[in-house]
Amino acid sequence: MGAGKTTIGRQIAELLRWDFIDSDHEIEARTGANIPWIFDIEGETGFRQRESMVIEALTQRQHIVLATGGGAIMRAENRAALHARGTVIYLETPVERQLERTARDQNRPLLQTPDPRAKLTALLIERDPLYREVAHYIMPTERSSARDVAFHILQVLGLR
Ligand SMILES: Nc1ncnc2c1ncn2[C@@H]1O[C@H](COP(=O)(O)OP(=O)(O)OP(=O)(O)O)[C@@H](O)[C@H]1O
Ligand SMILES: O=C(O)C1=C[C@@H](O)[C@@H](O)[C@H](O)C1
Ligand SMILES: [Mg+2]
Repeated sequence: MGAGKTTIGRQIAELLRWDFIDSDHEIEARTGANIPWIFDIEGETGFRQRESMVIEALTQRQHIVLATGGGAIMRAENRAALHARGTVIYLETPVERQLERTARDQNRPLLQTPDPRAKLTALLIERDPLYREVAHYIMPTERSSARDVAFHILQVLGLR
């Protein structure tokens, strides 16, 4: 959360003139409800089921940039679909930056806790090995603007 998947993904898609799709937005559009509402009514398990269905469908498409939700990595079926069908980039971001970038936003149910720092730290410990396992490239986002990270990714992929 707050790594820049949505921001950087959209910029890469614009530069390539590919479609940009954010799996969180796609889930909201298909469900007709926002993410906090889905978490409230169906719990995280219900949200994860919707997320897997959307990732299964979107990873069949070509020439798109797909930004996933930060927790998509938790399911083996998502990891397999993303790695086999796409080029996966892990936007590596320290918790301090995540806290700054998510501070003003109420739309992330997992961060609606008295101690978001502890939550983000626990999630990073759990997820970082999985991000590394699935990623084809690892890109630090701490010291560069979203725009510069987008350009750097295109260079690394040989697309610019
Ligand atoms: N490299 C960067 N430097 C500074 N700010 C950034 C950078 N990348 C993203 N941001 C800012 O951080 C905020 C969160 O970014 P964004 O919503 O793209 O993250 P995300 O990875 O999609 O998060 P989530 O998993 O919650 O969907 C945005 O306001 C964005 O402009
Ligand atoms: O890190 C997570 O588990 C999440 C990140 C968001 O993108 C959303 O997918 C949702 O809020 C869960
Ligand atoms: Mg996002």
